[in-house]
Amino acid sequence: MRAMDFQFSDEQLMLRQSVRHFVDREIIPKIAEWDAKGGFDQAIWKQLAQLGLLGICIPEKYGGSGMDYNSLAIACEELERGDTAFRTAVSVHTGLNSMTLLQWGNEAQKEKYLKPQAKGDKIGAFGLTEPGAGSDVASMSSNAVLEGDYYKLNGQKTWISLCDVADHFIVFAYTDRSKSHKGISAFIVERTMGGFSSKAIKGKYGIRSGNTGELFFEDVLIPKENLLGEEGEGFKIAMSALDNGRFTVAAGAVGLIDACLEASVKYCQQRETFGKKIGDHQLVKQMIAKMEAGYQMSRLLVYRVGDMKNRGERNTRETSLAKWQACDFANQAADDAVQIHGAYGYSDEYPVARFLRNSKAPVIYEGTREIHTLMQADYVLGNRVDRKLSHILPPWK
Ligand SMILES: CCCCCCCC(=O)SCCNC(=O)CCNC(=O)[C@H](O)C(C)(C)COP(=O)(O)OP(=O)(O)OC[C@H]1O[C@@H](n2cnc3c(N)ncnc32)[C@H](O)[C@@H]1OP(=O)(O)O
Repeated sequence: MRAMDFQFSDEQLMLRQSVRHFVDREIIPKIAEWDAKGGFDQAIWKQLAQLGLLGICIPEKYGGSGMDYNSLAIACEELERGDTAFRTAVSVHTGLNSMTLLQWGNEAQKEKYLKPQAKGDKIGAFGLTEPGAGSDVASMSSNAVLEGDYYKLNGQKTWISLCDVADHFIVFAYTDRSKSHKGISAFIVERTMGGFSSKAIKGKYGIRSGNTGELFFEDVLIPKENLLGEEGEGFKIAMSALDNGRFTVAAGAVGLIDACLEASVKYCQQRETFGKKIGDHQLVKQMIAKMEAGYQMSRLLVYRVGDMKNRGERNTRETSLAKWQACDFANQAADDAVQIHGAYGYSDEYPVARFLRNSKAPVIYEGTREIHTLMQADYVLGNRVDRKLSHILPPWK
């Protein structure tokens, strides 16, 4: 077995430093206000673009910064240290949309959609989940019928990040229901196409500064050239997109654990009970130690997946494990961070209540904890085997 290299390059160290600096300066001071009002300042997109974060794993010839998968993980870690909503936005724009266009789009689609969004001039998103089809992707109701040079799309999507912000969406719909999951196709749908509308969901438990909501398609006419891949390849396209999306979610969870540790250590050093700093109490130490263990283990899982991706290896199994474990560790770390802060942790005075609310979404989205548990059991039991899929994993440069 080839030894794994856990050294970050100088370029990656600089990336981490610049994203961390950006988060400390531009996100952390404003996040409580954005979280309370339910939206962040859209000018932040320009800043993310200037940092190269909107095209991080996209080759330079398509307007991206041509960095590798572990650089994407570094960016996601650092963004989620600020707030889960920012990492979610980058995950969707980059992991679910841009990288899917890179892997499955033809040259004309890359030129028209990938290039401007890698530069940050346009925003891309992803429409898979429906009111009646979450984990069970193949039970979706959306339908697209070819009529001349256009597909006529009807249906509804829900829990779509960037629903009111994105310029275009990769949307999945049946083109042939008789073929089960092999009858699903993927389309690039522009916001400006007639019959398209979106509506944000109000009253979310967490990631409140992010824009999440519903998409509606009423006889939307999609030009034939906006079919992504071939007819019937939609399910595979969605699953391969999720391999990238879940990787960014796992990396973000590492950043959330880091934020929980940072806040908890600070509080342990200032708060005293029973005549000593709370960090000197054994049960508090236990929570800190668990957070550290979760942080280190999740990081190893994430960077191992990044390494596999960089080498073009199929990584569905390892990505699912990293996503499942890192998100569970982050959820537990956030719960413990609130516990360490006691009653103060239950208010907005400290960031940990927001961390706890935010930590729940990644345990649900991009494959619930239960879906990943079942996938892992099935891999071990031999019920699920990943075939080599070389055509969908091109090098990033
Ligand atoms: C605030 C809160 C916001 C909430 C946001 C919510 C929005 C989202 O989370 S978006 C995404 C959420 N959805 C998911 O994650 C979906 C979860 N479900 C799944 O992952 C799958 O449906 C799962 C695993 C349960 C079932 O898969 P299963 O039916 O076993 O399919 P499986 O047999 O593995 O694959 C079917 C085909 O796809 C192919 N395929 C599977 N995985 C991949 C992959 N990673 N890459 C390429 N092809 C793949 C297989 O090779 C197979 O091909 P063929 O039919 O030719 O043999």
